[in-house]
Amino acid sequence: MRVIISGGGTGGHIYPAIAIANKIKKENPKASILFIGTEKGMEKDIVPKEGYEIKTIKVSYLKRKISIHNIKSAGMLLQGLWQSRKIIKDFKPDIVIGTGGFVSGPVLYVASKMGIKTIIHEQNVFPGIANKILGNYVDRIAISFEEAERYFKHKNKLVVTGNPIRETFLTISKEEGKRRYKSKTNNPLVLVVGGSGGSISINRAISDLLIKQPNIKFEILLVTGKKHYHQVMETISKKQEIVQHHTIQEYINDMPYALKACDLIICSAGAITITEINAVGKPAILIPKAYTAENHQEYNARALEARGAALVIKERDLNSGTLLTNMQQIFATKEKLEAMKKASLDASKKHATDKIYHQVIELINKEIVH
Ligand SMILES: CC(=O)N[C@H]1[C@@H](OP(=O)(O)OP(=O)(O)OC[C@H]2O[C@@H](n3ccc(=O)[nH]c3=O)[C@H](O)[C@@H]2O)O[C@H](CO)[C@@H](O)[C@@H]1O
Repeated sequence: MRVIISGGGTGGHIYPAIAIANKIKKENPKASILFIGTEKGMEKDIVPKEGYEIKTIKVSYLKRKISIHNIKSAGMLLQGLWQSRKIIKDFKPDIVIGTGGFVSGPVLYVASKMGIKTIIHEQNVFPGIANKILGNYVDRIAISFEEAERYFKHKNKLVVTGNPIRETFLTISKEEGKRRYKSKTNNPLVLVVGGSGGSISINRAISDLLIKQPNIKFEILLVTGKKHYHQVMETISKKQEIVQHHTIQEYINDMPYALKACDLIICSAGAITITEINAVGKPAILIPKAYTAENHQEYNARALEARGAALVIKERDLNSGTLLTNMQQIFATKEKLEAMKKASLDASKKHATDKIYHQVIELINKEIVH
């Protein structure tokens, strides 16, 4: 079985691709899997760390107005189409899978035009631009929410699968998580992370809180995002007590362990992060990124709030005070905490990876090999 997977830019497109690849590899140990991404996307780092080969192509996005940028982008797009064709011709895949992000556009388009089986996966209620266009060409469209159906013209291609996440989230225990993420204190461990790229507003609010109260009754594991790490450390390093009692990292490669180890997560409201939180049944404080397309992160966050699994703070209301009040509210009583954990677990949609895998097998018409 030969498979090309393309998706990238940010973690929200890359980790679902990894989850699908892991499943294919588990069921078909001899499968050959190749990723296609770009030099600039996070996939260039993440994919090899997860044990897969990646080739890169040139891609750029188009702006709405006529501009020099668009002329350059059109040139790059042609190059990207040509590079995709060459990689696909050489690799001879049975199927090409797309998980969104600009890079998946040329790869899936070329594959479909070459008559190769194709499937895309959309993580959000509001589809990204690459998937919206690709929906016209690919054989199958896997969506995570029924509400996404109306954005695709070809209803016969649609299948609702949910969001695939790495299996480790489901297989490791809290103790295993705690062994990797050892506590420095006896306080509840709070993982703070602004999605795969980090969030300036979350970093600012938590740094401010730690500067004001370094001995706060919570232990913070702050993941700043690679771009923002130095800025945060510059602000925080003036207070030694902060690094004694709390941990600050730029990025976490073993998120299943960190998420299992923590007692609460404070994060932005990306679709994959939310799926992971629910899979492990953690309470959350969600801070939707305000500028996302169609405000989809707030939509994600409000759905969990309505189920009692999360509290939501809008970015414009976020500061050290609102953050601390919400944290204290969750830990006010054991009953409250337990109810949130249960609601989070109840919101979990399972078996997405299996469902996508079955679609893949059906498309290439092979027996499932156990
Ligand atoms: C600003 C924006 O438009 N963000 C979108 C992007 O978010 P983003 O790329 O941040 O994606 P998500 O929050 O959904 O997922 C982040 C992924 O990165 C992993 N991770 C994160 C930090 C870290 O240090 N280590 C690590 O492994 C998480 O475990 C998760 O698997 O894609 C999501 C899925 O399409 C969308 O819902 C988000 O709205």
